[in-house]
Amino acid sequence: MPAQPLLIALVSVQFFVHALAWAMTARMARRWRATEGHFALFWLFLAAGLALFVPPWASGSAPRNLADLLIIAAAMFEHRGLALHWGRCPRAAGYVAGLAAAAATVAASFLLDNGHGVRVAVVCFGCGAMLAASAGLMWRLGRAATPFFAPVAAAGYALLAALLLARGVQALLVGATTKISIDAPGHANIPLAIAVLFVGGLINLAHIRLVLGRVLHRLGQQAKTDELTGALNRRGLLQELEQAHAGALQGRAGYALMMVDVDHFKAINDQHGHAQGDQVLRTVSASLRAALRGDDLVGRWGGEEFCVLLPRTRLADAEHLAQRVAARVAAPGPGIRVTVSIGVSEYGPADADVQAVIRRADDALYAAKDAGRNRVVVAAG
Ligand SMILES: Nc1nc2c(ncn2[C@@H]2O[C@H](COP(=O)(O)OP(=O)(O)OP(=O)(O)O)[C@@H](O)[C@H]2O)c(=O)[nH]1
Repeated sequence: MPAQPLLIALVSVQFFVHALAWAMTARMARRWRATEGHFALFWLFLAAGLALFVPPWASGSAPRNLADLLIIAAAMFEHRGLALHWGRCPRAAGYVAGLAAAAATVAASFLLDNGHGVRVAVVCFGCGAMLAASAGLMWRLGRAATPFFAPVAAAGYALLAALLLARGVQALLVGATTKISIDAPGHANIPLAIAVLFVGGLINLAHIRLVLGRVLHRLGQQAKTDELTGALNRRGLLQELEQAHAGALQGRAGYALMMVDVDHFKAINDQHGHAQGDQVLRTVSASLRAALRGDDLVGRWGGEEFCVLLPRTRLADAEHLAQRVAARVAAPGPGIRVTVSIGVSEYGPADADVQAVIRRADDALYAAKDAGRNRVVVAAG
C-alpha cells in the first residue's frame, strides 16, 4: 500500500479512536451530559474544516482560510470538552477572543496576500495553544487520581503542542506550501501526522486509564459507604477494624470500640413512619460524627446500630467520648428526640481477632439496654 493512503487511513483511525475514547470515558465518568454538546461541535467543525481540503474547494484560498478557522474552533471545543469532563468550566469569552484574533490574522494575511506562511502559523498556534492548555489541565487535574497516567497524558498533549508551535514558527520563518499531502518528500507535515498518530493514541490510552482509575475509586467508595447515612457500611468499617487490630498485634497503638444503638427505634418507626425513622438514623449518624474526633471512624453496623472505631484510645478516654456522644444525641433539637445506649470495649493483647473486641462491646451494649437504656456501659478489659 502506498504511504500516503496508509498514513491517512491510520490518522483517520486515530481520530475515530479518539471519538470512541471520549464518548466511552465520558459515559463511564458520568460526564456525558456535560460534554456531549462539545463533542458534537468538535466533530462538526473538524469534519467541515477537513472537507474544505477536498476538491472542488481544495484549490481556493478563501476556503482554506475558513478551513483553518474551523479546525481551530474544533480544537477549542476539544479542549473545553476535556476541561468540562474534569469538572472545570473555562469561560467561553477566552475562546471567542482567541478565535476572533485568529480570524483577524487570517483575514489580514488574505487581504494583504502575504503568502501562506501566516495562515499555517495561525492554525498551528491556535491548535497548539489549545493542546498546551490541555496539557496543563491534565497535569493539574489528573495528578491526584492516577499519578502515572496524568503526566503521560499531559506529556502527550505537550509534545503535540510543541510540534505544532514549532511548525508554526517554521511556517512564519520560511513560508509554507499550500500542499497538505502528508508524504510529500521533505514535507514538514509528516512529523505532525506521525505525532498525531502515536501521541494521540497514547493520550487516548492515558485518558481511558485515568477515567477508569476515578471510576474504580468511586465504586470502591460506594462499596464501603452506607447509602442512607453516608457513614461507612459494615464491610467498610470491618476493613478498618481489621487493619487497626493487625496494627495493634504488631505492636502499634491499640484502639477502642463503641457499639451505639438507638433506643426504642421500633416505636419511633411505628409512631412517626419509616421515612421519619430514616431521618432519625441520619441525624444520629451526623451527631456521632460531630461529637467525635477527626480520625475516629463511624460505621452503620446494621439497622439502628452504629459502631465507632477509636484509634489510639484507652478505655477511660473511650468512655468519656461515649458519654459525650450520648449527650449530644439526646440534646434537644428540631427533630424527633431519641436516646442511645452505648457499649464500650478496648483492644487487649489477648484478643486474637477483632471479633473478640466487638463481642465485648456488644455484651456491654446489651448490659446498657438491660439496665434501662440511655446510658454507657464499659466492658471489663
Ligand atoms: N426507618 C428505618 N428503620 C429500620 C431500618 N433498619 C432497621 N429498622 C427498624 O429498626 C427497628 C429495630 O427494632 P428493635 O430491634 O426491636 O429495637 P428497638 O425498638 O430500638 O429496641 P431497643 O434496641 O431494645 O431499644 C425495627 O423495627 C426495624 O424495622 C432502617 O434503615 N430504617
